[in-house]
Amino acid sequence: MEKVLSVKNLTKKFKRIVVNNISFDVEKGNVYGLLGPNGSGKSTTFGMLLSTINPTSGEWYWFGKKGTDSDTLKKIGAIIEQPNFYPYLSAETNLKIVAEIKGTPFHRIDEVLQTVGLLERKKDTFKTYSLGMKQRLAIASAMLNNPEVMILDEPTNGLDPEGIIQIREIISNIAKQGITIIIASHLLDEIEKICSHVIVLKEGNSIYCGRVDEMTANNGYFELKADNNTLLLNALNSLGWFTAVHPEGDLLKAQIRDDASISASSLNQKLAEQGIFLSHLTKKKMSLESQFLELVKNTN
Ligand SMILES: Nc1ncnc2c1ncn2[C@@H]1O[C@H](COP(=O)(O)OP(=O)(O)OP(=O)(O)O)[C@@H](O)[C@H]1O
Repeated sequence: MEKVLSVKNLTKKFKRIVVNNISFDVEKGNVYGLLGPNGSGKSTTFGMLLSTINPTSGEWYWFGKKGTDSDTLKKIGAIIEQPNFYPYLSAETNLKIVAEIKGTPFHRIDEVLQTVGLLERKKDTFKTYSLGMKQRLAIASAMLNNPEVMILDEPTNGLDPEGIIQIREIISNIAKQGITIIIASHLLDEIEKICSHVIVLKEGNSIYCGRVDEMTANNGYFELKADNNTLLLNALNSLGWFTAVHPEGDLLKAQIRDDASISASSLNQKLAEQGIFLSHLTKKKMSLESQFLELVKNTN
């Protein structure tokens, strides 16, 4: 796989260290999530990779070339701040201004407006746009010069559910064109829905870096209920298939061991053989959110 970005031991210290020795690689054509709570260092990391913030130490390579020079910046479409366009000019005219600055031919304007679903509204002034439309116009603007990589800092911040879904669909369509995307977000659910890979930051430290599906590839857990939950609890513990069994409301939750592969029907049969008949049985997987909370907890 071709590497688009390689980050090695990147550190930033303001008064205190806010990005601490993080390393990760970004491979072409994937969608990466930089996931972390507010203040975990996501924007600072982007700032360093885009050369707007000086690193304290460490290095990075875009397309195999050290640092971020002006040629490299031409290959990156970034949205770091709130969209900023001329309010009384149309979307089309605003993009013409950007195209002039970037030296991009005007025929790209309709193409990028089509990608973000704003072609029909291109004659409308920016000030009449909803927040979601403004954000979509910013994405269009960042796409004007055919970037190989897009960097998006919290692209759905402040949007309503419909706006969030639209941005998600646009991001996934852009990714299908082979453009590598790196998104910063504190929304775990968003990362799970959009990204193939995730880098989890906590207080400036990278605590997980890898595929989202590998992060979620735990064996999951069962929720169960019987007339006598005490008997059920003892039976589950004696099976040795679970790392933990504990009550949650009137249900029991049994966390399946990593090396065990148990179907709901085989568990049901095993318990029935012991005279325990279930009134409730479901097999579930932990969401990325629970995994993330586990990771954050484990590093304390
Ligand atoms: N110029 C600066 N001077 C001093 N401290 C800063 C500066 N910029 C950022 N910080 C601090 O660095 C830490 C990381 O901030 P950063 O904006 O990178 O986090 P973030 O993960 O992007 O959070 P958010 O989602 O809230 O933007 C924060 O504690 C922030 O206050």
